[in-house]
Amino acid sequence: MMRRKLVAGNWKMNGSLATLAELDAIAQAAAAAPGVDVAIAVPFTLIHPAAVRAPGLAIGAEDVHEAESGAHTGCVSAAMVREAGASFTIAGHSERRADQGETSHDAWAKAAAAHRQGLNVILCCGETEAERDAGRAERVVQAQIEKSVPDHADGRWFTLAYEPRWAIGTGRTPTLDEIAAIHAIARAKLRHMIGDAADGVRILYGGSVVGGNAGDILATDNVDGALVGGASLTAAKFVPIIEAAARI
Ligand SMILES: O=C(CO)COP(=O)(O)O
Repeated sequence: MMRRKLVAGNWKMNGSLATLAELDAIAQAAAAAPGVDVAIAVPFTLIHPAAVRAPGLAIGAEDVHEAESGAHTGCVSAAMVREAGASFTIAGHSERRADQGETSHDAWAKAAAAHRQGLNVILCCGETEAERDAGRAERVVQAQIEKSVPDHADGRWFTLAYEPRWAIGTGRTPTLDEIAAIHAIARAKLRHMIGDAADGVRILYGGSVVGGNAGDILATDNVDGALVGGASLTAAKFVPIIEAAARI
C-alpha cells in the first residue's frame, strides 16, 4: 500500500509569536512538495496564530487532556485545540511520560478523546537506553502499542511515531537496520490489533532527524515520515527534511 510521507515538527516548549515567521518558508516548501504532508505541533498559545499565519500547513497540539471539559486546572481539551485551529495532536510523547508521569493508558485515552473531536493523532512510543541495552526495545514498543493504540485506529486519522528516548535531542540515532526492525515489529503489532487497517497507518521515526540523515531514514522500509524536534524550529533546518521526503 502506498502511504504518503508525513514530515511533522514538534516545537515542544519553544517558539513565540516572532518565530512564527519561520512558518512562511516552511509553508512555501510544503507547497513545493505536493506529495508530502507537512505538519507542525506548537505550544497551545501559538496554535491559533500559527493556523492563521500558515493555512496551508497542518497545525497541531503537543498534548490534550483526555476529558472533554471540567475541573482540570491548567489543562486543555481536544475541543479547545480544535477550535483554536489544530487539526491534530501528539499523544504519549516520551517527554510527557518522563516529566508528567503519563502512561500508555493515558496516551490511549488522549488519542481516543482527540479522535472524538475530529483531530488526527500522532501517538508516540519508544524505549529508553537502558531498555535497549537490556535487549528489550522490541518488547517495550510492542507493549506500548498494545496499551495505547485505540481499537478503531486507521490511517485516515491515526499515525504512530517511534521515538527511542535516547535518540531525542542527542544527535544519536539507531542504525537504519535497527529502525527498520522496530518499524516492522510495530506494523505487525498494529496488524494484529486493527487488521488490514494497519497497512494504511503511517509510522514515523523521531529522534535527532536532521537534513543530513533524513533521506536515508525516510527511505527505510516501513518509515513513512519523521517527527522532528530541534530541526523543526527553523525553516533553514526543517525545509531540507521536507525536500528529502519529496525526493523519495
Ligand atoms: O522528540 C522529538 C520529536 O517529538 C525528537 O526531537 P529531536 O528531533 O530534537 O531529537
